[in-house]
Amino acid sequence: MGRVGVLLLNLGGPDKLDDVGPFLYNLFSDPEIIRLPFRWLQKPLAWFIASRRTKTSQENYKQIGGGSPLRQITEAQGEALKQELQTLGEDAEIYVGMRYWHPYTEEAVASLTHDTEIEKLVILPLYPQFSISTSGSSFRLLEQMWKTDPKLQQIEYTVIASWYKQPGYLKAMADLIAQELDQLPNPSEAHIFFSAHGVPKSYVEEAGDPYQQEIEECTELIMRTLNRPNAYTLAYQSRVGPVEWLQPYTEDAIQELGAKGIQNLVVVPISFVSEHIETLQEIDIEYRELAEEAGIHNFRRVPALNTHPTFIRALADLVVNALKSPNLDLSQVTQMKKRIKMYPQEQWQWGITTSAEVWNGRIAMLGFIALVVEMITGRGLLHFIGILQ
Ligand SMILES: C=CC1=C(C)c2cc3[nH]c(cc4nc(cc5[nH]c(cc1n2)c(C)c5CCC(=O)O)C(CCC(=O)O)=C4C)c(C)c3C=C
Ligand SMILES: [Fe+2]
Repeated sequence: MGRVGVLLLNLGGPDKLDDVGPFLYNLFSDPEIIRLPFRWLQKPLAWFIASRRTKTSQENYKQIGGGSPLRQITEAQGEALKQELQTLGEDAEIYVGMRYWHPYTEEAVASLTHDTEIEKLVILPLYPQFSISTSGSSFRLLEQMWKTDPKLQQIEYTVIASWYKQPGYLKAMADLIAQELDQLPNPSEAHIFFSAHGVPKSYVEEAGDPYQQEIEECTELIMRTLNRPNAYTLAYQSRVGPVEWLQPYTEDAIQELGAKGIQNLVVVPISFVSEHIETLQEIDIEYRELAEEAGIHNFRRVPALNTHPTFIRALADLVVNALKSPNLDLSQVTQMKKRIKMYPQEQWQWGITTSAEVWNGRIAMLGFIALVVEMITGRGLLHFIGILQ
């Protein structure tokens, strides 16, 4: 009798400071993270942005002990899930596949194809809400691997696309929030501040990413499960680069709440289930400082779920239900999740049209990037691409 495999998908993070540069290069090389009109520009631009960001990012990782805790926490979640599944009568092998650092998705898939007794695989992203830039990127990678590897094609699999409505997950989140509120002298007066990871606005408005809608619905469901009278706000953190991201930005919303006289703030990270740099450094250090400057004296942060037992049980229930339900394949999920919209630039029309505007804008952007690269490095873009020596 074959066994069940569970492939946990996650983003990955640098284990030590020397890993930061190559990790950032991997991240920015992903067309689901930086969307460019020309594929050939992806790698040189990834190298350029990663090189520029490495120092600042290393400084941030230094503040949380010199590396990301993500690998260790994800492996602990996998171990706890294996045990929970065992108590539910399911003997499963757990694999961890990270998108941008070790253990890479490719490594996880290689080891699951070696374990010939795996009869059915459940693909479970550790992101409660779907985004093109997170689960979507991992699904796309797996889809390519499945298309090209006959050995993989023999493995029956199903995908869990997103799971922010799962009652156990909502209960675990509500319990953690309640615990934090109850540390305050007047719990009902505290303002609950949901801080979701941001994405560029164009992902939602042009590419049809359901992320914002799923985040908003998730926030409402958590508040309903919490069943407390507290006021709450949803804002988006971790913006990178010059383009507009989902608003309001966390830093602006904190300042506004401070200006309104809010004294007690309970911050809830909701896009992610493990502690990582954006909870430990960005929220705990940067936003805390900002809040204090804005007059918010009681700043508390709800811990990430990590191996919270109710959460692990929720993951186990997701796996068991997926095994009982009809299989969902990777291309079905991508189609289902994206309200497929044709990019204006992919639908060429002559004249003063949106597509012409998009292309003019992109060409101007390229010219600008080339100018900035040359001003900073003293070498033209063609050197970096390898056309000029
Ligand atoms: C530039 C675009 C980025 C998008 C879009 C993005 C979306 C996104 N990311 C997470 C979760 C994580 N991000 C992490 C690190 C990280 N992400 C970006 C950029 C984008 N993320 C960068 C540049 C980095 C590196 C850190 C830094 O330099 O700021 C991580 C890893 C954290 C760790 O502990 O190492 C996670 C997790 C989500 C959920 C998301 C969209 C929904
Ligand atoms: Fe990120």
